[in-house]
Amino acid sequence: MSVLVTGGAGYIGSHMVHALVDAGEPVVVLDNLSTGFRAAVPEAATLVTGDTGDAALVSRLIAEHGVDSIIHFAASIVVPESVAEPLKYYRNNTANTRSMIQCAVEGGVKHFIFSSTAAVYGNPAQVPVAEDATLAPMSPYGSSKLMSEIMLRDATLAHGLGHVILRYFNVAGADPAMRTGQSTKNATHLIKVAVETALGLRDKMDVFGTDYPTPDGTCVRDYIHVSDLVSAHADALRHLRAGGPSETLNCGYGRGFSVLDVIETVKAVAGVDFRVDRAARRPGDPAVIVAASDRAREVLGWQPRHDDLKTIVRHALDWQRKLGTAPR
Ligand SMILES: NC(=O)c1ccc[n+]([C@@H]2O[C@H](COP(=O)([O-])OP(=O)(O)OC[C@H]3O[C@@H](n4cnc5c(N)ncnc54)[C@H](O)[C@@H]3O)[C@@H](O)[C@H]2O)c1
Ligand SMILES: O=c1ccn([C@@H]2O[C@H](COP(=O)(O)OP(=O)(O)O[C@H]3O[C@H](CO)[C@H](O)[C@H](O)[C@H]3O)[C@@H](O)[C@H]2O)c(=O)[nH]1
Repeated sequence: MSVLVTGGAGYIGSHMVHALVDAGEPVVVLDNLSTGFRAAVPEAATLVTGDTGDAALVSRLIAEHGVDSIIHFAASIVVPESVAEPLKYYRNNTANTRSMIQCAVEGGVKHFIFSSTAAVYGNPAQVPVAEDATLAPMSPYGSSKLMSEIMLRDATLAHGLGHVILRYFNVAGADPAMRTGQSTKNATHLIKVAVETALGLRDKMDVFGTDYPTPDGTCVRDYIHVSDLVSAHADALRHLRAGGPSETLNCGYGRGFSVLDVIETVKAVAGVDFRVDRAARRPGDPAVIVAASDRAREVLGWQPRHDDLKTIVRHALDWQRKLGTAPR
């Protein structure tokens, strides 16, 4: 039996593929390489270049590879782009996930693990935010993921497809063995941007908003190491295979850092100073979002190992150095 990983050539998916290969699992990756990289997929996995919306291809892969589990990462992920081009997000995230779920049901797949996001909560009334908090996404990206969650729950009730929905908080860092990392072009994520600035790939960076109701006026987020996020997926797969019920779980550590905390940490770990400008708020950014993280630990037995901002930043820096840096 194989695991089908969609988006396995991307940032988080490639870490998952390495972990599955390490565990001796046969892996098929489906990726259209729109933002992913062929080289991110280890040779021991089968890479099929194609689209999650291609139902005939997905059904063939499920049958030919005896797929019993799908881990569905493939998506469009840039929040401001989703505001400008919502229909792209409802097609690639919502419609293509609907098609993936249908192929899974028709192909007899037993387990489905879905990449959701803290963006489904919008601006939470209370932090840490628990899984049963009000869901009020503030962008088409968040809505596209919430709609996928709803379809998956309904399909489970009707067709018995076991699922775990993981709501990721802010994912960062890289494989400690430096086999893969975040290679995204024109990245917008804070730690990636700060690391690129520290290494001279950008002249400066902006802090979006310094007047939030937080201790230093900048937004607070729960940054989770990508390897810990991946281990939650491995735990989720084990949970489903052992007959555990379908679940929706946050993936964060339960503590927050401000934008300025992160930038100071990048400067300290890199040992360089760089230019940081104050800028206007970025539309749609919640002030504070931190996970209530106890359920993933209780339900899955998840045990994070890299809950340390300096470690996350060091791994992100090491990966960026490996990718290449500009002369300073
Ligand atoms: N990075 C984060 O902080 C974060 C936070 C919350 C949730 N997520 C979710 O995690 C998942 C992975 O995100 P990532 O950061 O690794 O992004 P990424 O862009 O690096 O990876 C996405 C991968 O999916 C592929 N892809 C996109 N559309 C496809 C399609 N239609 N068919 C086949 N392949 C397709 C891309 O080529 C890429 O390899 C996404 O579902 C995203 O919404 C990410
Ligand atoms: O150059 C930058 C980049 C980011 N930020 C700020 O840093 C914080 C974190 O921003 P990111 O773009 O790194 O992450 P987000 O919190 O906006 O969003 C991320 O986490 C969300 C869940 O919380 C979603 O899953 C989304 O897909 C994912 O990009 C925000 O306050 C943002 O305004 C800056 O100040 N300057």
